[in-house]
Amino acid sequence: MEFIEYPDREMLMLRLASCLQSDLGQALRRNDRVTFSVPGGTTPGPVFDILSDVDLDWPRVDVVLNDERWVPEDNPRSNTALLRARLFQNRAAPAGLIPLYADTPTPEDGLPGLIDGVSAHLPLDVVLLGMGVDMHTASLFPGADNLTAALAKDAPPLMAMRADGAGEPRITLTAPVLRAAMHVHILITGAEKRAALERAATLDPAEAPVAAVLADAMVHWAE
Ligand SMILES: O=C1O[C@H](COP(=O)(O)O)[C@@H](O)[C@H](O)[C@H]1O
Repeated sequence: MEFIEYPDREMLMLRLASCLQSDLGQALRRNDRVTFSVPGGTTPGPVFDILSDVDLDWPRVDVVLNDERWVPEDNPRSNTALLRARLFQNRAAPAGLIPLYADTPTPEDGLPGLIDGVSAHLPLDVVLLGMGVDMHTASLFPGADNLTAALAKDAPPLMAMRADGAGEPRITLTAPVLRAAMHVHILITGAEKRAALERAATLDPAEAPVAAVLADAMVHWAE
């Protein structure tokens, strides 16, 4: 794991966007299309704003969330809605969206179709992850019902997940798919998340799921 500390959040978002642009550009030089996986939640909005205006061949970039809450896009907790509002704008408007939500009552009902969609775009080229103070990343939550299966080497690319503290049911990319990416970045802010990450690095992924993706990750942090 490489840990990069920035003087403030503005610098963090600018430098991270530049790293992602460089990784995506490198992948675009090698492949016809590239797959970029991004987090939802409250932290990544500013880096999406910057990225949406960087010079990249966006029509050749397919974006997939790390995870989605099982809510429709008109729900304020929809990660897909965040993507549409903050990333699929400006120069990035023509990027492709690989959906992680279907209008079905449960994630299990929608899963087969979503797995087909994601599988066609693997391996992921560039992954940006977030992390909660409980050390979850994507929707790999401590104590989640399907956590053991989602951490296994032979996990399917996507799984449904339910956990105390997760709110609604979720769908998530699994640990082997995230780890197989060419570039893995983790974006965290604040002292509490830094302490949680340092603790996670000493724990097993069964207790601290973010530990499953730390080995080759570049962690970007500012207070
Ligand atoms: O629920 C989620 O939480 C994590 C962390 O979110 P944040 O609000 O603390 O930034 C996020 O990475 C994940 O994609 C999201 O679904």
